[in-house]
Amino acid sequence: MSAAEIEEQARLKDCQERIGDNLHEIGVRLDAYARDIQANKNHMWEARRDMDHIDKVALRQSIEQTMRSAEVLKAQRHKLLKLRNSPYFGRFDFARGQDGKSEAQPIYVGVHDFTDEASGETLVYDWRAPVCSMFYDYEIGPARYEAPAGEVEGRLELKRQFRIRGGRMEFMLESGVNIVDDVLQQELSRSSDEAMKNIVATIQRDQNAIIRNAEADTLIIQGVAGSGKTSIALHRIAFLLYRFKDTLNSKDILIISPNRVFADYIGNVLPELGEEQVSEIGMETLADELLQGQYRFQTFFDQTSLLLEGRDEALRERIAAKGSLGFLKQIDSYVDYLEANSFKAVEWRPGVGRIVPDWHFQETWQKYRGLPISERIAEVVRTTEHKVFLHYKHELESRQLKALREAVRGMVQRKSLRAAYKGLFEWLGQPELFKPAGGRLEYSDVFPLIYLKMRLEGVDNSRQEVKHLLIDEMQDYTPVQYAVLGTLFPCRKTVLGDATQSVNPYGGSNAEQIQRVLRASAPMKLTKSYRSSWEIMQFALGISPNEELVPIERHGESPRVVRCARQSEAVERIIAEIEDFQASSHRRLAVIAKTQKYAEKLHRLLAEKGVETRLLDAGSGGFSTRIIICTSHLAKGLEFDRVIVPDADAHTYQTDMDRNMLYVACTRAMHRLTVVVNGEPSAFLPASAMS
Ligand SMILES: Nc1ncnc2c1ncn2[C@@H]1O[C@H](COP(=O)(O)OP(=O)(O)OP(=O)(O)O)[C@@H](O)[C@H]1O
Repeated sequence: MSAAEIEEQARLKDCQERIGDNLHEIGVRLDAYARDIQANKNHMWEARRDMDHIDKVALRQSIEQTMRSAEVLKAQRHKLLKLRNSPYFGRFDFARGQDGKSEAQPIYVGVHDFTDEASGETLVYDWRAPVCSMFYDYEIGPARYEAPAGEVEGRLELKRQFRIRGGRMEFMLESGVNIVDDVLQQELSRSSDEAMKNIVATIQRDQNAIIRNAEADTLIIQGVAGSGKTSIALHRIAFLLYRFKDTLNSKDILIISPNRVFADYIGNVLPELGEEQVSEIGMETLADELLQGQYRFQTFFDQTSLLLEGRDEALRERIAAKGSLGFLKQIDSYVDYLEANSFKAVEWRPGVGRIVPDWHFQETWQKYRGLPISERIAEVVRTTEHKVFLHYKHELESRQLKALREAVRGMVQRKSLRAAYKGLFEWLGQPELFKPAGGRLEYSDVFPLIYLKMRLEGVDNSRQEVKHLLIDEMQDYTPVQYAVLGTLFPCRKTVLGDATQSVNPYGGSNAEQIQRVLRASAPMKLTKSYRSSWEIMQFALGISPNEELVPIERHGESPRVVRCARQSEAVERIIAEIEDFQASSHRRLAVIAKTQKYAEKLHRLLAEKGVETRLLDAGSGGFSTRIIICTSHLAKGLEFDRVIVPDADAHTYQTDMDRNMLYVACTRAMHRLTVVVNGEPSAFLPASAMS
């Protein structure tokens, strides 16, 4: 063991002993609280007849106060128990001052901070503390960080990394030049987990800049597949909760997530980082809330399935027309048109010699623009009643009020929301763009309808309290959806995605469009891809080239393209691959098909051969099985040790949207990718892999 290792082992032991002492102290205090609570309860029971109401309330409050204090201590104990297993993962020694001549102070970085109660000494710093940004940003040499009181300059004298698990130091690395590379390589070589993990020990410099950006009102992260966008966005939430702890808590944050499988997958990261889980909601649920359950509509999953399973040109055109930035402007112009024609004011006479002029009605109507019609009418009636009283000193009788209400209603020219929405397409001269089927709206109509409702009537928004909104898979939402989200959530936002993984290519948004609608600053880019091995990423780049993407240099097996002449042969090859997986140390395998129909068929065919797999569909809410079958759409955002693409033939993968799906499927694989082709291979498969 080197001198440095001996020193660090001793430091670890000391730290753990002090954590142990603090845990003991907490235990003693918790016992005292428990005795206190029990004694007060006993007293309350025994003296219940002699106590008056005020005494009882005071005693109850005292018990509640003690219980709250005990809860705080329990949370601290939970934190310390975690820390005892793994107190920190890094150390750097920082000498303040430009000359770097002051004595360097060691800073140990962990998931939580730990200050020893007895000595008051901070033995571990929370990774989110301002000083710890240097751990991610610098190697040995000049360094600086932004402290609350201003910038601090100095020098990093030493930097070490540790892996401490179950209280034992598994390794220690002296990092000289290479920023956390060895540890990162090890992390990325691991087997996939059921849930997304925290990456605090190996956050990279460009990622750190995004996580710690506290200034941006709306931050757009545009990152290639596997670049850590989702991880980084969640770490950013943890950072903001720490940085703004007095004004922001977990209940103030909302995640718009693409589906429940994904929500379940990411659900662990914040609790791992010591924060409470935050709420999430899907776009369909939000739409249903905003439309108060009054409309039936197709889901996004249905829309994607229709696009992938059929070749309905008219459907694509309808989606494309409603997915453009121009459409948002068209709705705005239509609202102006409706407004201009929504009210035909006429004068009204509340008795002989009294006149309320038409312009009063016109002005008042304009003033209450944006309210639901019934409220707007009520406001005009109320204002008119007041005006009559002021002008003529005349209080309207209930008979007159009724007549006034009728008169105002008669002036309103407005149609129902449904009729107004249908009228939009007639006004545009394109009635064919509105095509509800069986009383169900198409998905592409849902948010334009909501936007129209917002503009004409306003919507009930029970989510005004949200202080930070996180939107993942940003490329799949239309400009109209962003306009709705922007109005509903006038708070800070983190928006992230990747254009090459769109499942809504006819109606999605790129970063520039989102930037315009949400008035955000330029997107921050992540171009390094961490998930897949270098070989898998080269294969994926052959499907969808991207000059910006830099694959991590982690090598593994080359992806295999298995060519078959018949369906039965393809099934046999898939079974062989599944058996190979079962005999391996890998934990999770996904068979990722293009369409739900084919995923279902394959699931059946495998079951007939006695191979158990779990089929995911739009209603799935997570999974813990080792082998799953799903579509690319559902696999988005997830990762697996091994992926089998079972249907990579020319007939299945033809369009640009198909290309995106194939790219998404392949980039889910961390270590091994097998592509099965039955018949003619898809032209998207890289030529080099076909030889
Ligand atoms: N700095 C890092 N240290 C360790 N692992 C990392 C780092 N950055 C990313 N990863 C890993 O890379 C994988 C991909 O991360 P994540 O899912 O957040 O990426 P993404 O950009 O959202 O991917 P996609 O868009 O393809 O779904 C995860 O396993 C994540 O833990």
